[in-house]
Amino acid sequence: MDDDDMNDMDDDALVLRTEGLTKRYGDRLAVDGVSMTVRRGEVYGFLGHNGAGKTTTLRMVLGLVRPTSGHATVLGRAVGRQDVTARVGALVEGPGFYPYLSGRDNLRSLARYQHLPRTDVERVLDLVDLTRRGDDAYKGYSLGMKQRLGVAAALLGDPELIILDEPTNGLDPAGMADMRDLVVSLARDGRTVLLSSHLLTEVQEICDRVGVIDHGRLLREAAVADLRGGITVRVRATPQDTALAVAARLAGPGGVRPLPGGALGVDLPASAAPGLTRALVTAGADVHEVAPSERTLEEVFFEMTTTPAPDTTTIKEPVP
Ligand SMILES: Nc1ncnc2c1ncn2[C@@H]1O[C@H](COP(=O)(O)OP(=O)(O)OP(=O)(O)O)[C@@H](O)[C@H]1O
Repeated sequence: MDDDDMNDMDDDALVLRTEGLTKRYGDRLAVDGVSMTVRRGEVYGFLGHNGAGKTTTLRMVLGLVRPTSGHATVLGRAVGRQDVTARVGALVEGPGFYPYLSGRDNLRSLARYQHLPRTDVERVLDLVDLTRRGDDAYKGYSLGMKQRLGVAAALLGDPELIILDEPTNGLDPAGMADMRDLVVSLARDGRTVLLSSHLLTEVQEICDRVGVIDHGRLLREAAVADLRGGITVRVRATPQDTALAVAARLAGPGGVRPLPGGALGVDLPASAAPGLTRALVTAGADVHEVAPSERTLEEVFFEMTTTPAPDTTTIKEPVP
């Protein structure tokens, strides 16, 4: 399905929809007009550099932070309502557990608070593969086990939407792999997972769709395959104005950028290169080069986003 079709999607198929979600801290715009949609049953990867605005967005979606403007609808209802909160599980801050209690007892105290039966604790321990270590004190857990216990806590009450903020942060490769398997198994059982990450391979492996956020703005929302599946065509044609106009018509203004040597990089669906050549010729341009190449998610991501500017404070004026 094309991105634009999503606006027409039945709201039942959407677990989350935000419109113009914005958060300002003083003069810092942490989140700037984010409109995103998460569909039922998918693993959605919220991708962005550190400080891009992922956590703030998730906190607004959970009703933990009040938006400056815009709004979010979760499971068809406004954020913050008790009946919605009970259907959403989240691991956003580092999990807060009693260090000297066992994993099982920590979950039991959370379950009691939520009026859930003890059987639910056993269910979630099993889901995160901690049943055997459930009676060990939390403080003795590895980082990966602590993180999995955090996911278990988020799964209490069997929520429909699970929100995980950087769930593999700080984990070793084995812990990361366990967490990825866990996320995939949650989705396989029909749950919807929204996770944030700055790890491209992770997102590429386990997510169905991605939202890319940079400096608080959602740059793109698309299926991982669609983001990667396109090609970049290197085009050299004259007059350059004509080439630019044709390329922008086919790829949209955001899909064209200048490359060294007077060439253009044009982002297109994989089958569109011949159409570009035809359109250039039809427009009267002389075509010198049309060279398509496939892109990785990593390339796409770094093309779309801007890394923080290098620190220039160490550059000194030359001494006369
Ligand atoms: N309570 C706050 N007060 C002031 N500024 C904040 C606050 N919370 C976040 N910010 C700022 O908002 C911007 C976005 O932060 P946010 O934590 O949402 O980004 P992020 O993408 O989750 O990054 P990270 O992965 O590093 O947490 C950052 O510049 C951050 O410094």
